Amino acid sequence: MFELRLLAPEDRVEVVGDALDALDALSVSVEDADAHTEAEQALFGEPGMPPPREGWQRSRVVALFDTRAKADEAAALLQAQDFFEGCSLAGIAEVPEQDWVRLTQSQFAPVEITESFWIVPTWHEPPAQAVQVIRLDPGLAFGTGTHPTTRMCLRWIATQPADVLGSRVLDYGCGSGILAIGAAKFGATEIDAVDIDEAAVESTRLNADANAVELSPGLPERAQGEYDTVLANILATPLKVLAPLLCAHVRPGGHLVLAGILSRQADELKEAYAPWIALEVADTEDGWILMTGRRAA
Ligand SMILES: C[S@@+](CC[C@H](N)C(=O)[O-])C[C@H]1O[C@@H](n2cnc3c(N)ncnc32)[C@H](O)[C@@H]1O
Repeated sequence: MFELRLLAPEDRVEVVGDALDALDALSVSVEDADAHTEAEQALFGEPGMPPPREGWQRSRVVALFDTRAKADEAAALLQAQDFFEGCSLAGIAEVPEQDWVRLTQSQFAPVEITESFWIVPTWHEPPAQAVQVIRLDPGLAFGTGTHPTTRMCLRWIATQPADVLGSRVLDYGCGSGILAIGAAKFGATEIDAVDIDEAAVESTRLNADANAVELSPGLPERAQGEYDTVLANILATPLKVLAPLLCAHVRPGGHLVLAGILSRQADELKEAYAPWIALEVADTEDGWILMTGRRAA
């Protein structure tokens, strides 16, 4: 394989990408050419908010070709086009052969939640000290245990007395289903796991089967009635909008566990939930916090 590398300003990326597709590139990837420099500009916004810009000011475009001749030809043809003005050729290089499966797998090691509770990909053996294990491979849905927000929720689940987690649990925004599976491993027996993303619902179903636990995955309408514990690892903005709905699902005396919140957002979350549940910061990791609260009995 051969990589053709180009630099393109924001307004040329699309046309250059389309041209590379038309020139038989096997793949085209676009990255921020200023990443990890002073000139880097964040492009993401919270859900429901527009991104600050449509694209990076300078992009690194990398196209993969199966022969050197095709990469050379594509470079020559692109450089002859009017739309290439402002773009530049950064080089053509052979891509060394890699065992991509092994490389990807090597990036996902077992994740420790507590000394005896681990998330373990299927290509690893569980560590000797693991008493409880969730088997989970990276897939289409968020939640492999590598993110601090997921880890804090799981740590909360694993360290509560059984009567706190309870038997009826709702995982709202279930992604891979990892929190729902964790709840099942720690004694919950009636678990609804819901998400707005159909792929997450399917992923939860498959991961529940792989872990031999029973869950009811579905779209948000599946959440019905009151639960002993409601878990929601989303982001601050949707969590604020969802406050009345999530609190209504917590039974009197039950617990609410929220993640996806940055430390500086603690006060806004407390305020949004104050009419129903008094939230406190229960855990913190890498600038993220876990907020929990109990509905009055
Ligand atoms: C950060 S992931 C959390 C996944 C998993 N629960 C975990 O802890 O790792 C957030 C999930 O919430 C879902 N989500 C976002 N907004 C939602 C909403 N309003 N209602 C239900 N699910 C939502 C997303 O599709 C995504 O799968």
